[in-house]
Amino acid sequence: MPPALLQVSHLSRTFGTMTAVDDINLSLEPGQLLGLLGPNGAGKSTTIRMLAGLLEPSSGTIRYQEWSLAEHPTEAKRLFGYVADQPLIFPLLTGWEYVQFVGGLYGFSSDEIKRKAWPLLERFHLIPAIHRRADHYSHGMQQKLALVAQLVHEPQVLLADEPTVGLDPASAAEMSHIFREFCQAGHAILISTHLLNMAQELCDTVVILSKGRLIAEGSPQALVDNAGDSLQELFLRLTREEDTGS
Ligand SMILES: Nc1ncnc2c1ncn2[C@@H]1O[C@H](COP(=O)(O)OP(=O)(O)OP(=O)(O)O)[C@@H](O)[C@H]1O
Repeated sequence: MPPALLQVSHLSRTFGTMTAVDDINLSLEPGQLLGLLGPNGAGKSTTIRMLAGLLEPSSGTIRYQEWSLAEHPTEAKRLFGYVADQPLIFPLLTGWEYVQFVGGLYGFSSDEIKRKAWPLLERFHLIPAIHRRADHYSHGMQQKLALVAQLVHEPQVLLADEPTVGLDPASAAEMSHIFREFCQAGHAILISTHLLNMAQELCDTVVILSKGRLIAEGSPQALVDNAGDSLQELFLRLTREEDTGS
């Protein structure tokens, strides 16, 4: 069997005496769209930052296909794209220069970048602004630009931290379509979100974190069927139980 696109084993991260992520196991297969849910401070961003190689784990391993992120960072980093919750945009570049810059880092020619990026920019209605400085974009426009730039190299795995925050409803719907198409093409996506309805509709698998620990995992439908609750009720009940220790 080919290795999972992403395999996370016993991942933990402490900050001083506080454990932000506590012994998490995850895997992503081709076509899978996984939603990371959890209340504020549950450890979602810390997990994603470790998966993106921006934060070193205290323990555990992260593998992209056959490549360990710790041991073969260059090979592993070629296989994923990362969209941060605060878009990572270079302020003095125009939107188009930014997309070209990121695509160029992965070795694509200007023509290839245009062929891959332009249709996505059109779908997000970014073409009229594409030659304006990206730091003059709204938050939502920056978020869409950051996503397009990360899709140019067609990563095996896309990591996106709260990708729909700040997007208008039409853009959020378009992003969901793009995510679905990307997964249908055999890639995988891990997103964090507070939008339980969106997670229920969009994700094949959801993982609920609380206080750094994985407290539930499964398809949204299976979780709901087993619990006899809506995803929202289940989420509230499980995270409340964690808070009260019951
Ligand atoms: N650099 C850091 N130094 C110290 N503590 C940190 C650091 N980064 C995160 N934490 C702590 O780790 C815990 C998890 O934070 P994290 O940002 O991963 O949560 P989250 O689930 O993404 O929350 P939110 O939904 O509010 O974005 C929190 O208690 C946070 O204060």
